[in-house]
Amino acid sequence: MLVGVPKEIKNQESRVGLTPASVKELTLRGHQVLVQTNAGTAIGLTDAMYLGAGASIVDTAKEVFARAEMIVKVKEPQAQECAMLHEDQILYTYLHLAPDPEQTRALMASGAVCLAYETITGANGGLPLLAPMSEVAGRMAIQAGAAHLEKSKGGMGLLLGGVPGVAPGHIAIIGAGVVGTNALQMAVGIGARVTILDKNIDRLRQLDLIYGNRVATRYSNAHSIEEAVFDADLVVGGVLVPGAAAPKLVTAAMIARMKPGAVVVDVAIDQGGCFETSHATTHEQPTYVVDGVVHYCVANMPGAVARTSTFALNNATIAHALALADKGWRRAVAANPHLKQGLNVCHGHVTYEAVAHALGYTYVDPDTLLV
Ligand SMILES: NC(=O)C1=CN([C@@H]2O[C@H](COP(=O)(O)OP(=O)(O)OC[C@H]3O[C@@H](n4cnc5c(N)ncnc54)[C@H](O)[C@@H]3O)[C@@H](O)[C@H]2O)C=CC1
Ligand SMILES: CC(=O)C(=O)O
Ligand SMILES: [Mg+2]
Repeated sequence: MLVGVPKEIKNQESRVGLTPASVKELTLRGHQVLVQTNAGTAIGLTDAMYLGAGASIVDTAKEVFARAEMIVKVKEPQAQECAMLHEDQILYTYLHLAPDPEQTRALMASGAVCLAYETITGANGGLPLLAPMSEVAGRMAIQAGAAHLEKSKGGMGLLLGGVPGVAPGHIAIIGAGVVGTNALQMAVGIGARVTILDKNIDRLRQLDLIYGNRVATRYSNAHSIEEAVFDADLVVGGVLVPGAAAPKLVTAAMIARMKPGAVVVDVAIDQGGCFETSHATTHEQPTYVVDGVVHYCVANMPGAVARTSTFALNNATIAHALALADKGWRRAVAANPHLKQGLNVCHGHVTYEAVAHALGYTYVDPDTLLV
């Protein structure tokens, strides 16, 4: 198969869909790979490394999109990229469609076969192609929050760990999945007081066994969220209902009653965000203030540590990339129910139920398109 890797064009995004090592896996199996020039240069993955792995380098994204049978990316395609997709071309990347009607419309219009990393399931449960970026974003959430609690960044001027004689700050983490538990690890490490909330009591039970009385676990409902949020200096939002728009668990009225200069980090922003007052921001302009509360809502947090993130992402994406290249999308998807869960848009139809529900499209069972 001819596989294409364009340079990412989202704001401050230097990750790249395939590393030279991943390219080598493909070329060793007889596939061809086209990489746009300088796709990885910003993170030290040079054109020479890609050539050494057996790729061809081309000058423009236009050429990559025109020639490749499968496009491997990181971020959801931007409007100009959607316009270059063509009928039956495979697009393998993050999509986050539920809160994004324009992108969904454009992907449907393209006729392409669009597989979303974030809805591919794993044999042991979970979302293994989302997990590595959630690990990165969860860990970053605490450092981003800590930085924005500083006076010069708009925060209340608080050191999360405190100092001898001064109490530490309070971090509330909503959602105890991959983002939440990675944020928790950093929050405990920094010396803050921590509350973590989830609806999944088994998850809270596991965390209780690990952290004991170092962390307060709370069953998540409107009451416990309110209590935690009003007392917190930093709130991290890491909830997910797979494929669906994030539930708005923290209302605008709750934000208005938070401490002045508190910070919220809405990691779930790529699914629309779990704070009612959230809207997506960029690494260039990461925050804005609502009712005295600093909002950090960067939709591609791992892009800031693009080198670490690219390697972590490739570890999780390469196996399905090889299957898609070896077998073509129909056979690869038919052979693997977990990969089938990634099919969000195919030949003009929405093939992922939560996306169809969120955006008012008729859901089409992917099995009907495999024949
Ligand atoms: N902004 C960014 O750059 C990034 C954003 N993300 C996003 O972060 C979000 C979380 O991802 P993961 O941690 O991997 O998901 P996950 O599935 O591992 O965890 C989500 C957790 O939310 C919990 N949850 C669901 N409804 C809840 C409620 N009402 N109250 C409390 N908890 C609730 C679930 O029980 C689960 O434990 C996703 O939207 C993901 O796309 C991930 C990576 C980067
Ligand atoms: C998961 C995601 O949206 C990201 O890594 O940017
Ligand atoms: Mg994102």
